[in-house]
Amino acid sequence: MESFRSLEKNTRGQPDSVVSLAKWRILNRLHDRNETLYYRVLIDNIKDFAPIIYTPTVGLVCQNYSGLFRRPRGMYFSAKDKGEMMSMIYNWPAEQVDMIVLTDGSRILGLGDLGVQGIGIPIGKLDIYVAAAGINPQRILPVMLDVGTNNQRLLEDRLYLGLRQPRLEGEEYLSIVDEFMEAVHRRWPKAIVQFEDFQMKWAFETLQRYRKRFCMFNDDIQGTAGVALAGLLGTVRAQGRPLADFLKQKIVVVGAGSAGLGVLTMAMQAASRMAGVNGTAANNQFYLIDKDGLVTKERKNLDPAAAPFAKDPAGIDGLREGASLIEVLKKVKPDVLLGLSGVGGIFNEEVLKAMKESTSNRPAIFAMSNPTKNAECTAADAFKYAGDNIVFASGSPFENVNLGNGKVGYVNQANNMYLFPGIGLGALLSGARFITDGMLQAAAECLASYITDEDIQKGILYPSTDSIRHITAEVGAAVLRAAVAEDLAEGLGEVGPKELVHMSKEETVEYVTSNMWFPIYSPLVHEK
Ligand SMILES: NC(=O)c1ccc[n+]([C@@H]2O[C@H](COP(=O)([O-])OP(=O)(O)OC[C@H]3O[C@@H](n4cnc5c(N)ncnc54)[C@H](O)[C@@H]3O)[C@@H](O)[C@H]2O)c1
Ligand SMILES: O=C(O)C[C@H](O)C(=O)O
Ligand SMILES: [Mg+2]
Repeated sequence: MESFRSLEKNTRGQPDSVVSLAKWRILNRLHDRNETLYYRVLIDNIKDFAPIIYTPTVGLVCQNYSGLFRRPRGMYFSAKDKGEMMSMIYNWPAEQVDMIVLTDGSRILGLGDLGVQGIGIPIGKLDIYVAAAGINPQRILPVMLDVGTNNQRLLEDRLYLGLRQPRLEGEEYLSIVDEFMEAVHRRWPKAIVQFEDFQMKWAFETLQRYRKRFCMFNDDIQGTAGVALAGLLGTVRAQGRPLADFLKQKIVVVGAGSAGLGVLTMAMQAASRMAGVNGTAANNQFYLIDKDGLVTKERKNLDPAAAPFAKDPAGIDGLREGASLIEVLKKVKPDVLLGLSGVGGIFNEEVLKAMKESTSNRPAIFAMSNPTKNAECTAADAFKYAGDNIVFASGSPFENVNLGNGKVGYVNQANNMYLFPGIGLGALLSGARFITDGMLQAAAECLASYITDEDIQKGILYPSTDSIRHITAEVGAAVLRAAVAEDLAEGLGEVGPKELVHMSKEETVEYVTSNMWFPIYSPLVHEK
């Protein structure tokens, strides 16, 4: 900690990227040298260190990974390993693996295709698993599926560590993922596999393909959706309205990718439950915008996942297919503007000023794209142009904003780190064979109800990351109880389905907490 603090002092005035990478190096070296100490330092300083080992610095690390590389961490399966993956999996030295985070590097944060350099993301996500969910670090496995890259700069970089070929497509691609999933399942049938940062087409396709066969989930689609839904419900409370008024919220989502569509799908499911009607009847409150503008039924090659949110142009006065963001805002005057576009700065002054004209007494702006440079706007601009009384959240952390006269504009970090550790831990302890919508809904509801009315009124939607272990225990317990309620829990180890069924809510939280690993040095000499 001393070297970390003196680095902060000695690098004052240097570019942010230089300082951030230097901080990452200090932590990475500690990670390599002394795992127990690394995780203890991480847990004790999670608020300061999450932005280094996770978003946003991890983005910079991935962009420079081949140059920063000193020693391997995790496992790489390349297209050339086809036919060998089972033996490779059996070669992994740890007896048991509980959590795997898997990527193919095709959409790393909002930074695009980074090929094998994307391994930084599974490593960072699993560090959060250890810190937040207390997964034993000897039982985690970061995985890179190297199927090539379409990033020309990397293909020409002499330091690039991955296969120098264009990405595999179609059946060739799927056969690699199939082989990996089957090998993992054979050796560790109870391991949870988290799919992370896959480009949209493969994110949806693999989720569909595996979710009923393996205990897996897609964090960008499903974890993000739960965190956003908790924030949307919190916004209704922050407006001083009853939760049922969620149905009256007009929500504009910018970005129709894996994350944006995941959010809308879950929000629509929640609205339908509240209204007691089927999904399509509730869609008139949602507006979806992508790089070609407002998505309507007239859209050519409309993606099936976007179809439920496509507007009928005849039904929305004057808003045509492809209408721009600003046109939509001026017409709709929405309660919420939520960005998952990956495009930095698109919530510009004009857009934010249009949000000031919202019909809501407390409009909400969610600039959820990562890392910081890709955020749709900064916190300072949001409060400056959209007004002091907005609710604001971003995917990467920003400092709270000083609004003058002792007033503070609160910045929430709407990041899936609030949910994925609890989803993984709850699913693991439940021993369920797959992860259902009910388990994910329980996770989102748990997070939504975590915050007190007093905090909500200040515009605080999510608890501080300082309490990430406690939040994760609660979320994990909610997921576990949902699995029990759906009769899917088979239990883990000595705690079987019968024991789980008889646990009260409090006992479940206690059970989950007692299963969390904590970094302490094991005695070298056993005392009798
Ligand atoms: N905060 C979080 O927890 C969280 C979680 C997941 C993803 N994200 C972020 O969300 C972003 C998108 O992720 P994804 O997986 O959905 O990506 P994606 O590539 O699947 O989708 C991006 C979408 O944005 C749209 N888009 C691009 N340019 C646009 C523009 N100028 N105007 C409007 N729309 C535009 C595209 O048409 C596409 O629909 C990334 O930056 C990622 O880091 C954040
Ligand atoms: O990695 C993050 O910080 C969140 C999310 O999974 C993303 O892809 O941006
Ligand atoms: Mg992600």
